[in-house]
Amino acid sequence: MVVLGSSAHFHATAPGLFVGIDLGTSGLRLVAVDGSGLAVATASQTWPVAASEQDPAQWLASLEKLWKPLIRELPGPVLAVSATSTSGTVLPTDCKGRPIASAWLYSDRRGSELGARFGIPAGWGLSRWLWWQLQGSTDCRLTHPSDYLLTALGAKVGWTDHTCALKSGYDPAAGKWSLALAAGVPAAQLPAVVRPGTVVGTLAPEWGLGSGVKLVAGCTDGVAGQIASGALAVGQVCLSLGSTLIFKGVSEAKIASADGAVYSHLHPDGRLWLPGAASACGGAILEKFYPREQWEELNGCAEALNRPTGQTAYPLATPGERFPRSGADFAGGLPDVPTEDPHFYAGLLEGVAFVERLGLERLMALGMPVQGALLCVGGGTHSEVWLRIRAAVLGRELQLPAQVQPALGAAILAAAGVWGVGVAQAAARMVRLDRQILPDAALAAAYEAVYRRFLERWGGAG
Ligand SMILES: Nc1ncnc2c1ncn2[C@@H]1O[C@H](COP(=O)(O)OP(=O)(O)O)[C@@H](O)[C@H]1O
Ligand SMILES: O=C(CO)[C@H](O)[C@H](O)COP(=O)(O)O
Repeated sequence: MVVLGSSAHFHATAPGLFVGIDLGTSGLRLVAVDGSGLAVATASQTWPVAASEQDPAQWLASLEKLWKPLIRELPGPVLAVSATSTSGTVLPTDCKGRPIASAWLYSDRRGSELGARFGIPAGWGLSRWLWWQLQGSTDCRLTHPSDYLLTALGAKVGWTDHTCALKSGYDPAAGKWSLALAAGVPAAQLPAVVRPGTVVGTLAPEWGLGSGVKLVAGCTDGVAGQIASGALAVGQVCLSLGSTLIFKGVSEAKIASADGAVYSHLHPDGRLWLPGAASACGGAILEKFYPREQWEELNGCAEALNRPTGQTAYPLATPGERFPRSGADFAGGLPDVPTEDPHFYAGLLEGVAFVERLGLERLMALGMPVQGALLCVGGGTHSEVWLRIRAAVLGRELQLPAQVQPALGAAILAAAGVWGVGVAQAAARMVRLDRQILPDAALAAAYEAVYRRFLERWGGAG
C-alpha cells in the first residue's frame, strides 16, 4: 500500500528541506522536513514482513515509486538526503556497489552457530556474512541497506557508517574492523567507516532535484529513532516500540553484557555512548493476532476494561528472544484467555510493558543512567491506552516527540551534514515534543503487584 501526505503549512523561515528515508522491516518511509523539523511531505509503502530475505530490487522499485510524488509535493529546495535501515541486515554487492544477492535480514538465523564460535553476539550481521562466504562467494563487498540506497541515489561506493558497521564486526572505540578480521573476513570485503552525518556524495541528476543535493551517511534504525526522539544527552532514554522493542540510552562509558545482547553504539557526535538492546517482544505480536483495522476498536475495549487484567504474559510472535531474556528457543507466554476476549489484547499490551520495565531495569543494573522522562517513539505510540499502561508499569513520565519515526532521524542527520554541526545540535533545532503522559498513581501501584508476579515467572537469568 502506498500512502502520500503533505503538511498544510510551511515554515518560510527555514529555506531548505531535508529528506529522510527509512528502510524498515515492514516497508519504506520517506519524510521531507524543513529546518525546524516540520514535516512538509511524507510517503510510505508497506510490504509483507519477511523473516529472512529482502530483495534490493524491491527497495529500489519502492523508492522510485515514492520519490516522484514526494518531490512534486515539496514547497522548497531539497538540500540533503540521508537514510536509515534495519540493524544487522547485510547485503553482498560487487565492487561497483551492485547487489549480487538478496539482503539477509537481522532476523535470519543462518550463520548463528558459526558466529557463536567467534564470539559474535546472536543476531549480528557478521554471522550471516560468514555464512554467505561459506557459499563460495568471496569476491563481494559487505554493504548495509542504507549505504546501498544512498549509493543508488548517487553516493560513492565503499563506505558505511559506524552504527551500521557495529554488528558487522567493527569496533568504534578502536576504529578498526577487529571482530570481522578476527573471524576471517578478508579486509578487501570491508568498507571504509565514516561518522553518521558525513557527506558521502551528491544526488544523481536522474532523481530530478537538480545538482548540489548532498547525500549524507545515515545510521541504524535504532539510532535513527533515538535521534528523532532527541534523547542524545547523558541520562536520556529512548524507547522505540515498533515491530520490536528497542531500548537506547546515553552514557559516558561504554556498556555491554557478556552475551552481547546489550551493546553500545558510539554516539554520532563521538565521545559519548548509546547503550541499549532490542527485544523481539514488541508490536509484531498484535499483527500476529489481529488485522490492523481492528486495533483502534481493540484499544477502545482495552480502555474500558478494569486494569490491570492480572495477566503476566511475555508475548513473542515467534520463538527466539534477545533481551531481557535470551534464547533461540525461548517462546515466552501469552495471556491465558481466548483471543476473542478483550483481556487477551489488553494482556498483550501489558505483557509488552512488563518486558519493557524488565529491560530497563536490567540496563540500569548494568550502569545505564536513566534521568527524567522517557522518550517514546515507534508505531506503538499510536495507542493511547498502551501509552497509559506503559507509563503506569514503568512508573515514569513518558514524553512523545511530535514525529515518532526513524525517517526523521535520517532527515536530522542530513541537516547536520549540510549545516556542519553535531547531530545533537541539529536535533535540538528539529525535534519538537508533542506531549507527556504522566503515570496514574493508583494504576501504577496496582501494576506493581502484577509486575512482581511477572518477575517470579519471567525474571530469571536465561
Ligand atoms: N493504533 C494502534 N494501536 C496499537 N498498536 C499500534 C497502532 N498503530 C501501530 N501500532 C503498533 O506499531 C507497530 C508498528 O510500528 P512501526 O514503528 O510502524 O513498525 P516497524 O518497527 O516495522 O518500523 C505495530 O506492529 C503495532 O504493534
Ligand atoms: O530489531 C531491529 C531491527 O529493526 C533493530 O534494528 C535493532 O535490533 C536495533 O539495533 P541498533 O541498536 O543497532 O539500531
